[in-house]
Amino acid sequence: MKNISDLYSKFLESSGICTDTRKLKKNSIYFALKGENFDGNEYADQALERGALLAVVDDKNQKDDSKVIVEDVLLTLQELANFHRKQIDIPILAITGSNGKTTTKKLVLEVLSKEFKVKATEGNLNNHIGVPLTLLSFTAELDFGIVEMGANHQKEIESLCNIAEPNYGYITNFGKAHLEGFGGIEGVIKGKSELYDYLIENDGLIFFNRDDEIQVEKAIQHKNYSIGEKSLSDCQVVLMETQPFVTVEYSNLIIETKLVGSYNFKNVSASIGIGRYFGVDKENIKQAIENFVPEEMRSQIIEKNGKHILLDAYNANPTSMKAVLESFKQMKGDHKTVILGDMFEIGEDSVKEHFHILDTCQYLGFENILVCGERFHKVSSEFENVIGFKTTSDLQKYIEEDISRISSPILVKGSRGMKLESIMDVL
Ligand SMILES: CC(=O)N[C@H]1[C@@H](OP(=O)(O)OP(=O)(O)OC[C@H]2O[C@@H](n3ccc(=O)[nH]c3=O)[C@H](O)[C@@H]2O)O[C@H](CO)[C@@H](O)[C@@H]1O[C@H](C)C(=O)N[C@@H](C)C(=O)N[C@H](CCC(=O)N[C@@H](CCC[C@@H](N)C(=O)O)C(=O)O)C(=O)O
Ligand SMILES: Nc1ncnc2c1ncn2[C@@H]1O[C@H](COP(=O)(O)OP(=O)(O)OP(=O)(O)O)[C@@H](O)[C@H]1O
Ligand SMILES: C[C@@H](N)C(=O)N[C@H](C)C(=O)O
Repeated sequence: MKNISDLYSKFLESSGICTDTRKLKKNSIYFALKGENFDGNEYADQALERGALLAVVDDKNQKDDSKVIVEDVLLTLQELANFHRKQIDIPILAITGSNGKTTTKKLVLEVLSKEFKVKATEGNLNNHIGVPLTLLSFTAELDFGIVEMGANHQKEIESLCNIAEPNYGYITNFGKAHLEGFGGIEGVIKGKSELYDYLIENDGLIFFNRDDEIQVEKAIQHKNYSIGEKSLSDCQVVLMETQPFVTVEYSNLIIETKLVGSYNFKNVSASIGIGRYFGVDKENIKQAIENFVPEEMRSQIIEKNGKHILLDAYNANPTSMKAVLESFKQMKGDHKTVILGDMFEIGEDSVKEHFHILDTCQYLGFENILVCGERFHKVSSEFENVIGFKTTSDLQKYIEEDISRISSPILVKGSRGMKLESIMDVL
């Protein structure tokens, strides 16, 4: 096979892409990626035995008619994805930002799907491997493709844009997430704005939040469509209520969501604005948003043993922690319990940021605060009403000993690595 177009011909004959022999679909093309534990090259034979059409490897010693030897398997996957993107030539909307990418993507998908054929990134497949896989799952029959883009360092969004070549883009926010790799909040703004840079250079359209001054400054001079509470916005959406769920008003239409937290207002507004820009009927937008229920530990409301739990344990960083604490404060209930786990990838300000979160808990007047993880544990002793544990399982044991220590409603939030959802077993 000489070049990417030859490989592409094979892709068109195949049943899709596979990167894991344990989940191999017959007639797919196996890409032998390298991971932390294994070298995918070692599974190429197994892939072919199990019915793969072809294996793409970068181990030069593997000579076989059913194998394509390339310089770098990952790079080839990305090149194939970009080649495919060019062939299908559908409008692509990219969504990035520090918080709310997945929620916004899902809302936009629901809204656009009311009137168009749309596909979006599945789950959280948003990185240098996930974005190519997402693109390769799109077809020319689609009216739109939605690509979520995640990053934890500079130039990553630029690289994902070069692969996906989006025509439209939306940045949810610039927040204090992945500070370690981005080099502080200025680094986050620069890194996420690589999406704007791409759109500006390629005559794309920027959807932006009219209430965010940084976004206004960066987008206003370019091809754009603005969304926000301000009357100047191309699409004006007003926050009416946050209790128990976010309710908004758009063009005399009241939309009652099943989402908690005022932070979700922005995510909902974006889906309304993007829907309206593409001409989706207002009633259809309302229906799509009102039917959307959050899942996978992203601000889920769960009732268990008579307790009301706000399970927000999918991830955490200073911006989303603060936003959720403020929303939890607004929730009904006199004896709330706050259960927090460490925030990862914060970098040099980690101690300060963990301290600041506990300080915010004091300021908001929470009395029953339990925290776990090395970082929170270190600063917990400086606060009278905070009990700190080194690990999630230590905290779990403490709760198990006497469940009456936990009054409802309960907030549970921490970084993915803390696996705070396991606390649910003892609540
Ligand atoms: C390469 C790969 O697919 N890795 C996945 C694998 O991880 P691991 O390192 O353990 O790989 P292995 O060493 O086990 O195996 C190597 C390859 O061999 C295959 N293989 C192995 C055994 C076998 O019997 N047969 C085989 O074929 C194997 O399938 C490998 O291909 O397994 C992990 C657990 O399931 C996966 O987590 C891992 O996936 C990696 C991390 C990945 O990047 N997956 C993408 C598809 C993806 O999009 N994943 C997202 C995570 C996105 C994310 O975190 N985004 C961040 C921002 C992005 C930061 C970016 N710089 C980054 O670092 O990613 C965000 O904040 O949103 C997801 O899964 O949710
Ligand atoms: N607009 C927002 N502003 C601040 N925090 C938010 C916002 N939207 C969601 N969050 C918080 O972020 C959590 C994760 O939401 P979501 O998965 O949509 O974000 P994400 O950016 O896709 O994260 P990841 O990249 O890790 O998948 C939510 O449970 C909530 O706590
Ligand atoms: C889950 C992953 N995409 C992420 O957001 N990680 C941060 C550091 C977290 O787990 O909170």
